[in-house]
This record gives sequence, C-alpha cells and structure tokens, in this order.
Amino acid sequence: MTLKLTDIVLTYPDGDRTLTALDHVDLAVAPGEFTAVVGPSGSGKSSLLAVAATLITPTSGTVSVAGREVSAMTQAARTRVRRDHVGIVFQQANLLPSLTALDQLLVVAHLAGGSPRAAAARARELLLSVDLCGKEHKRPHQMSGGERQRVNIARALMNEPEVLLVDEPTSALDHERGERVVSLLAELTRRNDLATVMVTHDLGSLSAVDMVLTMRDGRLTAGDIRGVHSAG
Ligand SMILES: Nc1ncnc2c1ncn2[C@@H]1O[C@H](COP(=O)(O)OP(=O)(O)OP(=O)(O)O)[C@@H](O)[C@H]1O
Repeated sequence: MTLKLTDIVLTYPDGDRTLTALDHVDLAVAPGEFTAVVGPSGSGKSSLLAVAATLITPTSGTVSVAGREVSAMTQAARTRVRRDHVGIVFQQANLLPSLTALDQLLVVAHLAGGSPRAAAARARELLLSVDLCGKEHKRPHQMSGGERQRVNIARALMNEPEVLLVDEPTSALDHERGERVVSLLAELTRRNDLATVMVTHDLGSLSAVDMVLTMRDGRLTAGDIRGVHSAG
C-alpha cells in the first residue's frame, strides 16, 4: 500500500474535555487507486487529509507513506517525506498572482532542487496532461476557475509524488467543470500510479472514483453515502 493509516485516533482539546476528530480510522490506498471520502461537515474529513499529509501527528496510530513509517520520524524527516512523496491539492488554488502557469510549477521544482532543464520539461508535460497546452504563459487572473484548479493539480504533481491528497477540488466550480476535474484526477491517478484520496461534498462527481468511503463522527466506513447530501 502506498498510503496506509492504521488505527488513527486524533483528539483536539475542547475546553476541559477532548474532542475526538478521528476515531480508530484505518485507510489503505494502493498505487493507481482513487478513493473518495464523503461525509457531513465536521465529520473529520479535513483532519484525515491533514494526518495523511503528515501535517498533523495523530494522538495514536501509525501513518505510512510510500513504504515509510512517518509516525516516529523527526519533524524534518517528515517534511522531506511530504515534499518528495506527497502532492496536496488544496481547495483554493492559492496560485501566486504574478506568476505564469509554467512558473507556478517551476517554483516547486526550484524549492526541491534538481536540474532546471528537467523541471521545465516536466512542467510543460504536466501542463499538457491537464489540458493547458498553450496557456503556459497565462497568469491566474487571465485563467478560468477550472484552469486555475488544473494548474493547482499539475503543481501538486511536480515532484512526482506517489500519494495525491485532494481537498474539495470542485467546490469553486460549476457541475460540468467539477466533473471534468474529477475525471482528470482519475486519469492522472491511473497514468501515474498514484494513491489518491479526495475529500468531497460533491456526490455528483463520484462516478470516476474506485472507492467511496463515508466519514461520520470521526469514523470511516465503506460505501453508504445516504444522508450525506442533506447533512452537508
Ligand atoms: N484545530 C482544531 N482544534 C479543535 N477542534 C478542531 C480543530 N480542527 C477541527 N476541529 C474539530 O474536529 C472535528 C472534525 O473537523 P474537520 O475539519 O476534520 O471536519 P470536516 O469533515 O473536514 O468538515 P468540513 O466538511 O466542514 O470541512 C470538528 O468537530 C471540528 O470542529
């Protein structure tokens, strides 16, 4: 398994008590597998992504990314694992306003080190794979919401991650653009053998995913998405 979360418990302080955001959660995602996590607001979806991204250390349980057990690592080692093996697509594209689409990707490669020439070739190839051929020199304000989200996805793939974590990718898009972004994620997952986890409220966009998991009160279960629409 490229991503493996085992018996994860995450609690937050809540006044005199603690709030259990993740309650004995197990999640395993193989290479080339696209898993969606749906669930009502406050059920723990973002907490799950943050633990998988190694951004939050769980209260107990283990996290393994690309065969590396991160739970016992130092902060610095965990940061390296995240940089080298995990791609994160946040809900808002958070692109740098003054940079072109191509430069948004090159910044990532620059921070990671390595050959600028190889980075430029990879950035162009990725922009092509997300259907942004000819838009390399556009800045964020010259692009549509869907195009910005595709730059966001291409940027997350710049360091050739094995794990791709995606938070609500369709929330700023209309239905059709949302569907296109999700099918693109499915295609990239297969082509690049990624272990992909997408958190979403958008139940209309699940046809391209391999597995749907439901989060309720910090517990993760397979299937059953009834009631998620109305709840959140
Ligand atoms: N930093 C924090 N400190 C304390 N409680 C938190 C913190 N972050 C989240 N929580 C609580 O943990 C629970 C799970 O939150 P989380 O953000 O993971 O849910 P979610 O399913 O992603 O919600 P949404 O769909 O609204 O984004 C909620 O009860 C939330 O209030």
